[in-house]
Amino acid sequence: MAIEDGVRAMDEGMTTDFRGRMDYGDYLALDELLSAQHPISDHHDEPLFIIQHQTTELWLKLALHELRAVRSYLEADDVRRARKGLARVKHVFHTITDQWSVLATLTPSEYTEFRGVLGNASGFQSHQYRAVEFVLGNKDERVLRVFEARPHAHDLLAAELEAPTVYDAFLRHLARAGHPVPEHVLHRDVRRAWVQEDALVPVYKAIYEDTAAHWAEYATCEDLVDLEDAVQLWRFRHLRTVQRTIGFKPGTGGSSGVGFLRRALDLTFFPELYAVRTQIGT
Ligand code: HEM
Ligand SMILES: N[C@@H](CC(=O)c1ccccc1NC=O)C(=O)O
Repeated sequence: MAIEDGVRAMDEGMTTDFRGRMDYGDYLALDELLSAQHPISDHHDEPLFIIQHQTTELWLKLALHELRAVRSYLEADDVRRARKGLARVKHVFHTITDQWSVLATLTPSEYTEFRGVLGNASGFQSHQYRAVEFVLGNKDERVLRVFEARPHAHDLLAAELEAPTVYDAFLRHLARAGHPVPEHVLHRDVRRAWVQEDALVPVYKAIYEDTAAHWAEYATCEDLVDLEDAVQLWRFRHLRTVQRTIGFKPGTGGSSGVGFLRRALDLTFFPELYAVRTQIGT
């Protein structure tokens, strides 16, 4: 009988003696992880606020790890592994986007009861979020100032500022595969934010108009669009959650709040991959 007195039977071989043996908690450093929540107020909802941020930061850590791998795979012309990584990061973003619904249960009245303890802390100071933006092409040297008091975060971002983006790596891969990517694009200053290169639109048009001949490139382009879409959806849910929680108050980080976040929705990582859509079939 599988259930006896309402209790599931244990299987004979199950390990129960963990003296001198690694268990679940050891492997996952659970003592550390679960003792890293330090509410400052005694408000019931502060643990929600902390855990929502910490879980997002964990997923961002994975996203960054995977995006760096995607860049290396593209540098090695290993498109299959690059595509797998892009898909994984897309799903990470879908997960952290869905997760906004948990924080959306925090009402404005509840949040104002402990917002004061946050001081000037703000998600704007998330170095992992900024690193993800950098690796996708939204570079901005000025934001490094925010991290001067945090050498580790500062160094990580400074290194990412100097590195080619995933898009740079993709374009170099396209050039090696024989696509006519202009030289100046391949040798651009990678420290700068990406700005639309109209000369790339015909390169993509050729790929999109003969998908059979360029299937791997075509599918990778679509993976990039999927990823941009997923990041935009995260930004949008953040904006909507902020709006329903603090309305149009300025942010703790000193910005105008919703207005500042709305400007992020106009940022695009891969503008030519959208521009080409207007040209297809014309
Ligand atoms: C009620 C919850 C939240 C509110 C009211 C809020 C509010 C804001 C505001 C107003 C800003 C603009 C900067 C500032 O002046 O502070 C901002 C930026 C930011 N927040 Fe939040 N936020 C919330 C939750 C979160 C969560 C859960 C995360 C996840 C890590 C997050 C990540 C970020 C990031 C990465 C930025 C920088 C965005 C950019 O540079 O475009 N926020 N937030
Ligand atoms: N910027 C938020 C505060 C906030 O959300 C926050 C504060 C401390 C640590 C992370 C935060 N999350 C995102 O901005 C606000 O203005 O209420």
